[in-house]
Amino acid sequence: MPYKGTENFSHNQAERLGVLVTNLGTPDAPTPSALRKYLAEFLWDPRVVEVPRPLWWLILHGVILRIRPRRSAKAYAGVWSPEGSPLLVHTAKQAEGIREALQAKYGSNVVVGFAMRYGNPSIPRVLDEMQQQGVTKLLVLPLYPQYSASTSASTFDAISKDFMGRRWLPDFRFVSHYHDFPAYIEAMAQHIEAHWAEHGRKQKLILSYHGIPLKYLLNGDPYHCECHKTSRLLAERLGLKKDEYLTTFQSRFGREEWLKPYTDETLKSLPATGVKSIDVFCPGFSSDCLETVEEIDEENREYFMEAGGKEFAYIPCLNASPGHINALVQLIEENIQGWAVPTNDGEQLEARAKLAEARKQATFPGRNDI
Ligand SMILES: C=CC1=C(C)c2cc3[nH]c(cc4nc(cc5[nH]c(cc1n2)c(C)c5CCC(=O)O)C(CCC(=O)O)=C4C)c(C)c3C=C
Ligand SMILES: [Fe+2]
Ligand SMILES: [Fe+2]
Repeated sequence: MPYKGTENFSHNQAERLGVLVTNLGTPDAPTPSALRKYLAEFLWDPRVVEVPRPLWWLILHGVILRIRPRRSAKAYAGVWSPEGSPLLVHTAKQAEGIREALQAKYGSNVVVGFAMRYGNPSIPRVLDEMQQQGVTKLLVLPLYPQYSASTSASTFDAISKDFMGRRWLPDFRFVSHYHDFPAYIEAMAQHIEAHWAEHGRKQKLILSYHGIPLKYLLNGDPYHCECHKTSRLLAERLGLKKDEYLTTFQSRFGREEWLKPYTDETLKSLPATGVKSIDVFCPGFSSDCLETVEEIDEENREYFMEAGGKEFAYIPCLNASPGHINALVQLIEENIQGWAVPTNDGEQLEARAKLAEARKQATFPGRNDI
């Protein structure tokens, strides 16, 4: 098998440091056919659904992909904006914010791109673009603060699968989690305080995270512990007592047991215990998406109000807010320590060009610019 190379490489070209931010991915359009394509890729990932492949193929193609795309397309249509899916729009803005901040500090030899684990822009496509731009040092930052095999490790799989087909690998670093990174906790705390200053504080703060099957926790996935640690650090920073906040898990998929307490069941039961007003925030989602806008702010709001709740305030995700960008930039800087950003300034490039010219007569075919 021929490996993907860098045939047009020249020793005169700028060497760059690349930062690739990734997120889960989203369908290309809120239509059943786009949903079928997206879900077929997503739900076939063995990191996401750990069921023996032949059995899962039958269930996925025989049942799920016949029913779910239509239902999910309706839900996506309800959150779709003129610019596209919220997850894609926020992730693009985050990458832009990070790029601006890093280039202002380190110059144009820092390249910042974003890619999606499923769907577009795909990881292989963006890695190709980065290699063409001369990226020789690469930091990958999946925007999943809490590690889970179903998300962080799955992203690592996609990167390694791409690397397996590449001839020239970059120096490589990977941020597998940042659930307790001080700047991330601080960004969330300030964001929640700003919300309280404007809208007032409710009786309880619900911190709702995407769930995973309970079986994954029992098999050693640290996700559950990292969610609880994020909640504890955030609550400590906000000065909340133990009974002033709750950690819950949302977005169940399939029939097996998932991490508990479930967000929907909790919200349905809270009013009967005297908790009639709540703030809800989702620390594990770096961007608002279907799971927050539709599932939390619409569906779960309804459950709570129908059960006798009086006030439900949804606090948006950090998205591309300056506080979030600042925290992510700090996280990136912590992870590129020791990697000098190449300074291919005019003088250096000129010197290299002269050197290349002088060596043009070298006998080695092809690359005479060493
Ligand atoms: C933030 C972390 C996430 C974890 C952990 C996670 C695990 C996980 N998810 C599914 C199944 C689905 N998730 C879906 C949407 C979705 N999931 C996350 C994040 C995590 N998932 C996000 C950000 C989104 C929203 C994407 C968007 O386009 O807005 C969906 C698709 C939605 C639908 O069709 O209803 C499914 C399905 C599993 C099985 C799982 C762990 C095993
Ligand atoms: Fe999910
Ligand atoms: Fe735990």
